[in-house]
Amino acid sequence: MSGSSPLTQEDDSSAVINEFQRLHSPKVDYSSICGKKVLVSPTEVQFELLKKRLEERTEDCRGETIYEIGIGEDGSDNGLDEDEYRASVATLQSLATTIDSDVVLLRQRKVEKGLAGQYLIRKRVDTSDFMEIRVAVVGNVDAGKSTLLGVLTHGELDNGRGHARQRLFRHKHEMETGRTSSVGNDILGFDSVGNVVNKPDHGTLDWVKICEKSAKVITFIDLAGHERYLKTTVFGMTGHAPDFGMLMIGANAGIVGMTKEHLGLALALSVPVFVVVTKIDMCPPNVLQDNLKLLFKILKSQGCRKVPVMVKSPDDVVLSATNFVSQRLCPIFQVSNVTGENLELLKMFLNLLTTRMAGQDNLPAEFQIDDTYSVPGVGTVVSGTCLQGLIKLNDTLMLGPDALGNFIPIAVKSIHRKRMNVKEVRGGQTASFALKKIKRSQIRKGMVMVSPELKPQACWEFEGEILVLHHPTTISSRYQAMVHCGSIRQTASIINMSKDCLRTGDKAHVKFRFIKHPEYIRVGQRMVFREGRTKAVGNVLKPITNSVALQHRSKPNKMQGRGQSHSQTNSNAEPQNQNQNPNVQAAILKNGKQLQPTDIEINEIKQSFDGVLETCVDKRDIRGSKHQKRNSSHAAIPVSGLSMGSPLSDLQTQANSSHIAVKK
Ligand SMILES: Nc1nc2c(ncn2[C@@H]2O[C@H](COP(=O)(O)OP(=O)(O)OP(=O)(O)O)[C@@H](O)[C@H]2O)c(=O)[nH]1
Repeated sequence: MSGSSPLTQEDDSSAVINEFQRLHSPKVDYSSICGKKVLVSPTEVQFELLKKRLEERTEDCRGETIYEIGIGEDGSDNGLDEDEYRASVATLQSLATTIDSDVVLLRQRKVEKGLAGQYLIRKRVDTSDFMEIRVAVVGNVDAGKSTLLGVLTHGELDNGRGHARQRLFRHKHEMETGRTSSVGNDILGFDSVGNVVNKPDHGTLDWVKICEKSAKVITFIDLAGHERYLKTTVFGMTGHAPDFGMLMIGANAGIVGMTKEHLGLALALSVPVFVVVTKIDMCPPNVLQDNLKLLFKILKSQGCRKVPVMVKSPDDVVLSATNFVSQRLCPIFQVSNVTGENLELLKMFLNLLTTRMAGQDNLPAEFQIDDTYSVPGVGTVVSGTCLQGLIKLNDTLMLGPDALGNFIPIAVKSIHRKRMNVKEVRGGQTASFALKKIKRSQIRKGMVMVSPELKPQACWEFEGEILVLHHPTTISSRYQAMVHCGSIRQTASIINMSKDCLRTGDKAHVKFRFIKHPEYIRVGQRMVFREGRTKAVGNVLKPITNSVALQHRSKPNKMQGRGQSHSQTNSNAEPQNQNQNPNVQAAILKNGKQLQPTDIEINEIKQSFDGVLETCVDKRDIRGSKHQKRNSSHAAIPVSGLSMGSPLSDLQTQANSSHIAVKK
């Protein structure tokens, strides 16, 4: 029995009852179970407290935790003699059984005063739920990314000539060239004792079987290494919300091509990175050493400020996995996909990774859409990541923003996780939803589905703080580039900034405006602003939600027509918002489809379009879409989802007569 415990075996049952009641009070006092010997022979009360503590810890970490035996909570007085250690392990095992979990020894070592050990406690498999960890796989072309994933998920070694990667390619041209061009996905399941669930012959259809038998599923996001597909790779890193990044480096090629670019991207997005050096079977030792030296140098440099750790043994794996969340640690593995060397260490490490998004179930739900599908017999399906909260079957969420910045309520009719039918999805998990009464064309990547509690608002403009990583000359106002922020991928232009111009290495406070449609963004979101080799990274400081007004493009808004009666229009919209402006609406509807506004009405329109026309740097914003160009004499600019029947030239003339500078 632990000497530190104030309670003894003689305590009567009323004390036990009091203690149980205390357990249900909001704050439980765990001081009596802090000592290193508490597991040796706990009292009934201590056992209950230990059970409660273990339950809390496993719930916090989505079904698993690592327990230290022989170390007190303060960490000072450590080590147990052999008998005490054995008794402690037995107690841990019975504790785990009571909460329906398994215990696995990770690491046992001799310390100052005897033995200490780390044990993994993981909930037994629940066929309808599993912990999900997303790992983005990045690295230069031919680093062996697809091959490693093929080897890990199918359990068969590669032949060095592209055998293993064949199962991962999604397109014919990928099979032919051997180059990944899209965002690929594959899963690796671990059961409650850490064994790999995948079988060599599993195909994508067997995902359900893998998920049913797994307590933890690693989703690999296989990204393209070629510079040509950088936009897709950046989207994979931002839109798929990875928990971790796996940077792959070919041992013989070293840090070449896009390696640094991908590492920089992971750092910019605050995604913890571990490195896997492949092809060690075919690399001369001196070349490997030189490349590793350079890798260490880069990781330790001012820009990265990482602590590289070479993982060579199971102990290293446990140490690096348990300290990995710090983001500063960068474990490095050296593997061969052909001989299988060190692949077991990598699997063990993957088995110990924990999600970075746990414990946010009580927040209002937020789901970001990264893809849309039209499934025969099912209808429109959206896939994406639940960023926070809990989404259950039949919940109503607000879907949007559409081209006008509106959100419409939509019910979740079915939920799939990794093709498995489930009843709920929580923060940190990817899922797909079947949606009713909505066409695929009405939904785009970058839209969100959020809880009505959040009262979502879209914005055309936002303020952000950026750091320019590279630009050949200078960036000034009106500069346009692609903003990647979550699953948003849209060109935005700089309206103004805190400096006259920005050069490589400069930091500034910048106001952006989206070019095509409003978006839903949140304070603190990480963003990447890039165009070709120009790159800036930063944070969203403030979405400007009242600028939603009227900057819509020329495509009529399909969602508006259908969902208008339900749609929640931006409550902060400016008064001149044409949606609500009776003069403008009267002008639109006058003479049926013809626009024949009076002078007052022209002024109203002028006011409304002022912002758009003055700041518009993209000629297409004025001239309209391709469709309009083809039918330029009948081009129409939609207002609040209704098309003004006026020829564009008419509107331009009217605008000119109202002294608005129209760019042609
Ligand atoms: N000898 C040896 N060959 C390997 C190893 N890993 C991968 N390869 C080979 O390297 C080549 C390139 O591998 P891929 O997996 O296509 O590389 P990738 O990084 O996915 O390339 P992209 O998809 O274009 O970005 C293939 O022919 C593999 O068979 C390894 O550990 N040892």
